This record gives sequence, C-alpha cells and structure tokens, in this order.
Amino acid sequence: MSPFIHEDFLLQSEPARKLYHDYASSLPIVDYHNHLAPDEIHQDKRFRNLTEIWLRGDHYKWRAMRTAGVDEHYITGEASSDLEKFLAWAKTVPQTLKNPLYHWTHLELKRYFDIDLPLNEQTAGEIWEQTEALLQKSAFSTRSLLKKMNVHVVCTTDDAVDTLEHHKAYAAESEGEFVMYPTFRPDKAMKVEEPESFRQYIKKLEEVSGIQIDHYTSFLEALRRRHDYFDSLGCRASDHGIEEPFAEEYQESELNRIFGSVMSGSRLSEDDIRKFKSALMHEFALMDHEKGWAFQMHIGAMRNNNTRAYQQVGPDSGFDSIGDSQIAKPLALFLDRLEVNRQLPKTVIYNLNPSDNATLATMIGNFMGDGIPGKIQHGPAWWFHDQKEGMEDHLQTLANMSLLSRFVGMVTDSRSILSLPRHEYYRRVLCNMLGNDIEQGIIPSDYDMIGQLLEQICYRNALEYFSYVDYPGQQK
Ligand SMILES: O=C[C@H](O)[C@@H](O)[C@@H](O)[C@H](O)C(=O)O
Repeated sequence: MSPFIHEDFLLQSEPARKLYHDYASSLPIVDYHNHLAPDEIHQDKRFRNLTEIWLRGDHYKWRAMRTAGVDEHYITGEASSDLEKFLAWAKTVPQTLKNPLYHWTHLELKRYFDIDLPLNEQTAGEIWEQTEALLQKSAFSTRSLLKKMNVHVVCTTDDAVDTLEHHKAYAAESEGEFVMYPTFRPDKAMKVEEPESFRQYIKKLEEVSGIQIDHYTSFLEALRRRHDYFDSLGCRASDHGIEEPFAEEYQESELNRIFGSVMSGSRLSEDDIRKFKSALMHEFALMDHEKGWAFQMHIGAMRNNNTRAYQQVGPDSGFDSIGDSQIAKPLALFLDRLEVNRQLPKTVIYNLNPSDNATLATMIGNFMGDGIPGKIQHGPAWWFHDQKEGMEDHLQTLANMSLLSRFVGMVTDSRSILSLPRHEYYRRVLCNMLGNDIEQGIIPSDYDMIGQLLEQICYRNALEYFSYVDYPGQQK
C-alpha cells in the first residue's frame, strides 16, 4: 500500500501536479496571522514529546477528542501524563477521518518526522518513541522547525498591553533568519460588557503606556501609545475578533459618560456597549490608516458558549461556534464612514459564517483602491473553514466576484509550531483547483502566467501588501 501522504497528495490532474511541483512547492512562507508563542520562538524552545509540541495549545484537537468521548482528564486535565494524553489523541485520530485534523496530523508526521504510519492506538507507541528521540535533536528546536518550512515572515497575535519583549529580543539577535512581527490585538480594550476585567485591563494599560487613564480621551491616548510602540517593533497590522461589525452612531460626550460608568463598575446597556465598540473600532482603523497598517477583522465567532467549561478550562479551549450572519449593512457602513473622509486603511475581513462569502467577495470591491492592489481583502478560509472545501469555496467565490490574483493568501492561524505544513496543504488545494480548470479548458494552459499567479498568491502579494521589511532574500 502506498503511503497516504505521497508526493501528489490532493493533486488530481497532471496540470495540478505540474503547477504544484514546478511553481508552488518551493515558495517561501509568509504567515501573516497565527497564534504562535513569541517566547518559544525567541528562546528557540525544544519540546520533550509530541504532547508538548502538538497537543498542549491546540483546542481543535481537544474538541475532536471530546466529541469522540475522551474524558476531559486526558484532554486538559493536569493529573494525566503527556503519554496518556497522546494515547487518547492517537485513539481519536482514526475517528477524525474527513475532518482536516486527519490530513493535518499525517502531513505533519510526514513532513517533520518522515513518518508514514497512520496514527492510531496500535501505532501510537512506536510513533511516540520515534518522535521523542527526534525532538531531542537541535534540528527540532522551534526556530529550526520554522526554517525547515522555509518561513520568511511570521506574525504573532499580541494583546495591546503586551511588552513584546520577545519580539524585541528576537529582532536584536536573529541574523538573516525569518522575521517575527507582532500584531496589535486590542480586543480586551473593547470588552466593556465585563466591567471588572475591563477595569483590571485599564490598570495594565496605564502601567505599560505610562498614561494616567481617567477618561475616554486619556484611554484612547494610552492605546495610541501602544500602537506606536507596536509600530516601532515592525508591526504592520492590527487584528480584531468581533462577533459582528459595530457601526452605531455616537457622540463624543456619550463615550466619556460610558467610560465613566464602566469604570465605576456599572453594567452598561446593550446600546451603550455597541456605541463604545463602534467608536473604538473606528479609532483603531484611523490609527492603522495613519501608519499604513492593515486592519484585520475576524468576524462571526460566538466564543465561550459553555459556562461550565469556561470556568474549568478558560477561553480558546474549543467551546466556540459560528454565529448568525447579519454583517452586510453594518460592515458597509463602518467602511464607508472611513472612506468618506479618505481614512480607510488597508483592510482584511475574515468571515466565520460561510453564507457571508459572496457578501464579502463583492463588498471588497466597493472602495477606492488608492493605488494599493487588493486594498480591501476577503481574508482566507478560517477556523471551521480551514479545510479543503472551505478553501475551495472561498477561492471560487473570490475568483468569480473579485480578483483572485490580488489575494494575499493563506495563514496557518496556528496554535502549534508543527502547523506550518498548512501552507503546503493550501497550495495543493489551490493548484488542484487551477489544474482541474486547465484540464477542462476553463483557463489556458499558460504555465508561466499561472505560475506567476501562484507566486503572487502564495508569497509576493502578502509581502507587498503588509510592506514587511528585512525578510530573508529581500532586495534592498
Ligand atoms: O481559537 C480560534 C482559532 O484558532 C482562530 O481561528 C481564532 O482565534 C482566530 O484566528 C482569531 O484570531 O480570532
């Protein structure tokens, strides 16, 4: 039996195979959105075993394990050993068939450890031992793993109050390796619906910005300081996780009143919460516009839906789902208010509800380009859509209703350092789609033209769009 992950995995036609092997496979990686840990990258962390490197932060796997009936003790429980957790995952893997986890698991075992065995209860012991031995080697340190995957740029996701000490230290030390930039993520500054944690956040913000925050204006000033600080460390984008786009009307005086109320511990009305969020989103977009950053919005996740689980294991642990979709009008209004004053930044919009694909693919064409190719982007298939059909849907809609050639490409959205082969996965899906089109005569068999398109989507567009500097191989 030939191995499941073979060189033509997912490539169903001759043109697809040619496109992938001759044009896409060797392109470097620009991973402009992920959740990798900057300290692990800076400190070049080594991992003891597969549980540590693969399972610890990856709530996609946890969710599958729960669905397969694994007891929480073996998922996030502190009393179970790494080996027990791994065995629980190994038993789960065969049950993930047709979920992207099945593909990712075997692709990652193959690319990093050259393992062809399918992971299951029987093979678990052998795979555990083989990988444990390899993980001790220097070739398996965090930075080595990123270099092995030909990564040029990696952008982490960082809270607005983060010290970014690891970004700073990494930038000072690394020589000609990949670059690591932070992303400004001020979600907690918007969370006025939880007055207690909001007030604690304001304390931290005061400390790191050196600004005493006693009203809305000084609050904004402190955020602006942080934005400047992120900029000084190469940040080229902000990112906002929002359930829906906020575009309410508000008055400046109302914002001071709302800020005062939340700081005095009061619960806000739904109306006030929405006004506050609308104002902040607008301000963040203005800051990004001033600095030429890109403004990213991850829209549509309903997070932390399980109170019992939230109390036990906290946020980002696999209890989130897709929210209802009512985004077209508020999103158009939000963007238009910025456009009208010529203050619309480059914007990347990611939707979690698949019924919004066509809405976004058409909406991104509503705005002036200002000479920036693909200024408004429909972000790549994300989270629950980070799978073959999800990517194909996104790419087909984008190609039909906008310009595929201007797309800034895929991200790993990673929660484990072993997730980088998701770029390979994506490239295979993309080449397969274009290859099938060639075979059916839907697009010409002009490999140079299509090869160039692949280089743009998989690498160059993102570099140019975000204006990264100092990445390996950059022409100065
Ligand atoms: O945890 C959830 C998922 O990994 C991820 O898709 C989101 O966290 C998203 O990247 C975001 O930044 O909002």
